Amino acid sequence: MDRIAESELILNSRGAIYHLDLKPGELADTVITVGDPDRVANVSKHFDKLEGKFQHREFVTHTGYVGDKRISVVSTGIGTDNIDIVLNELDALVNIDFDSRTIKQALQSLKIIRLGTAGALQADIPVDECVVSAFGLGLDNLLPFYSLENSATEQQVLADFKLQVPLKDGTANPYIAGANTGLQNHFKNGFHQGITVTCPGFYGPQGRILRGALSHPELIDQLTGFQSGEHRITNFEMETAGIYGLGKVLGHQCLSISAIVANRVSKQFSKDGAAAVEQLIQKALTVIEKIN
Ligand SMILES: O=P(O)(O)O[C@H]1O[C@H](CO)[C@@H](O)[C@H]1O
Ligand SMILES: O=c1cc[nH]c(=O)[nH]1
Repeated sequence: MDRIAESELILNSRGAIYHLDLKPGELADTVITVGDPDRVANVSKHFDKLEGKFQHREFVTHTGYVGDKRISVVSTGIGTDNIDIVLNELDALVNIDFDSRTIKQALQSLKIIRLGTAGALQADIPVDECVVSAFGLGLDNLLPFYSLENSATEQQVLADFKLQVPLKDGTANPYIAGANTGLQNHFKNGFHQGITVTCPGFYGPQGRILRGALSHPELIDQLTGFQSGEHRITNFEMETAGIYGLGKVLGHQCLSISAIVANRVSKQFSKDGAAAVEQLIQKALTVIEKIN
C-alpha cells in the first residue's frame, strides 16, 4: 500500500487534518455543510447533545446528536475552491489511515447534505421557499481537474446546456453531476426540485450588474429559458456542483438544499432571509434524524 507523503496529506501538531482541524473520531457519518460559519451554531442549537466544537479559519465544525443520530455540521465558506478542501478533507478523515498514511481497504461513504441559500431563476419559485438540487451544473472550474464520469441523462442535460447557453470562449468549461437519489427521495414533499447552476462568483457570474459591464448580459434569460426533457434550471449559487461532482469522484452521497433568498426574475429579495434559513434547518433536521 502506497504511503501518502507529508506534503499531500497534511496533519497538524495534534494529528488533525490541515484546514478542518479535525481528527477522524471527531466527524460523524452524516455531515451537514453550510456556507456561513455563523450558521453552524444555528444548526447545532437544535442538537440534543453537543459532543465537540472545532474551528480553523472559516471552517467551523460542531459534532453532536439529534435524538440517536450523530451529525457533524461543517462550514465551507463561499465557493467551490473551498469545496475542494472540505470534500477532500472529509473523505480523508474516513478513508485514509492517518497513522500509516495509507488508503483504507474498506471505504466509507458519508452522507453530505448542504443547507445553503440561493437565487431563484423561475418566476414560480418565490423567495423563502426551498429548492432541492436534482443536478449541479458547474460554471466554476473545479471538476475539470478530476476524473468525473457522467450518466446518459447527465450527458444529455450537459449537451443541451452547451447548445442553449453558449458561453464565450474562456469563460467556463461546464460540467454536471446529479444528486444522490436515495437522499433526494427524502426531500420531495414541500421542496421544489431542479437543476442548480453553480457559479464562480456572486455578481458578474450570476448576471448581477452594479458597475462592472458584463460579457454575457443575456445569461439570466438563457438560464431561465433552458429546458432539457423534463429538467429546467431552478436556481443558482456557488457550491452545489462542486459538492456533487467531487462527492461522486470520492464515493459519497450528496444532496444540496437551498433556501431561496433572491428571485432574479421578479427581482425580489427575502425580507427575512435568516427566518427562511431557520425554517430550512428545522425541516431538514426533522428528515435527516430519520434517515438510516
Ligand atoms: O448561504 P450559503 O450556504 O453560503 O450559499 C450561498 O450564499 C453565498 C453567497 O452569498 C454562496 O456561498 C452561495 O452558494
Ligand atoms: O442570489 C443569490 C443568493 C444567494 N446565493 C447566491 O449565490 N446567489
